[in-house]
Amino acid sequence: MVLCAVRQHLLRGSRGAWARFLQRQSRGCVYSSVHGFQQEEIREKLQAFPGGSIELLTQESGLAVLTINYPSRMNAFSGSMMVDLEERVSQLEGWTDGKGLIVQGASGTFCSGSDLNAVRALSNPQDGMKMCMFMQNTLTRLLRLPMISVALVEGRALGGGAELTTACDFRLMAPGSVIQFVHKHMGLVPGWGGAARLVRIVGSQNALKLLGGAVKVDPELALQIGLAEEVLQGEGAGTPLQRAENWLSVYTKGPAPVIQAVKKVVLSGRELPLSEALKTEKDVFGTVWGGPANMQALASKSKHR
Ligand SMILES: CCCC(=O)SCCNC(=O)CCNC(=O)[C@H](O)C(C)(C)COP(=O)(O)OP(=O)(O)OC[C@H]1O[C@@H](n2cnc3c(N)ncnc32)[C@H](O)[C@@H]1OP(=O)(O)O
Repeated sequence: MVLCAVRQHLLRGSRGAWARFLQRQSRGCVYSSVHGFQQEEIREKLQAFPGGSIELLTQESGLAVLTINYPSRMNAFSGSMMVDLEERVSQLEGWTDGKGLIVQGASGTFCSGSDLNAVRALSNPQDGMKMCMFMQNTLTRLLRLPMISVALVEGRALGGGAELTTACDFRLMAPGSVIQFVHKHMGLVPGWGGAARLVRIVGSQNALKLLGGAVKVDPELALQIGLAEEVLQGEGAGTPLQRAENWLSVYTKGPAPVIQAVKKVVLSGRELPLSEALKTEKDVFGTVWGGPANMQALASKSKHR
């Protein structure tokens, strides 16, 4: 009883703490009206460039699969797909049973970046920056989802597609696949947050090489510099998606509140100054301490031999 009351108290505190964490991180977004960003205005502009879709499949197991689906354009992002992605991320934010997410492209290739037809039509710097803010907000929220995310890279991840892979916690690559920040060849730099995230994943030296050289990163190089976690080898061991699901299931085994808490403490450690991360960790700890999984483990006197 006492433990339950304490837990309720901590839970209330924790909800506040998590809300505070998100508030500090602008509710998971980087830009708001304070920065002159009008979400509805840019949504309307983006919707004027239709084509393709972003599909979300949630499973009872707590795993979801997000598919970038525009095969006739090598899964390039049309304007309406950018809006779709934002809506799917909102759905995932409200999915209380979620533990893991796989982001993939349809028809055996990941994503060839932004749709060059839309890019041409939005080529003035103001519109370009608004699109950029919209995508940065969405990809930041994707990375901050309280579930463990994996980009399953088959075929090519180019430009914005390469940036999208960095908005996941892990990258798994199929043999023969390529991640390439082709921006320099387009007279650009990443704008969807891909450079900032890449530096954190592979370090600034490697990031400089990948962006400066528009290097074609194959699975071997990706493993070597820590961009990819694993190469999904093995004919006959299921489809790449099944192999990615198997890989992820090792880390998502267990009750949703515990897996979500794992992601939250790592996320706050990654994003906050140490003293703030420690406070958030204490608050998240309060949500699982004395919780059902904790009580069950104590009752079963589980050993970890
Ligand atoms: C901040 C964001 C920055 C960015 O993302 S900028 C965009 C970066 N991406 C690119 O420049 C990719 C350009 N595309 C390519 O290099 C090649 O199409 C690619 C992906 C290597 C595939 O080459 P192939 O296998 O030879 O196939 P293909 O060229 O015939 O392409 C098949 C159809 O897909 C289309 N496509 C591919 N990437 C696209 C894109 N990003 N935007 C719009 N359409 C795109 C391509 O035009 C072709 O269509 P169609 O059959 O000619 O009607």
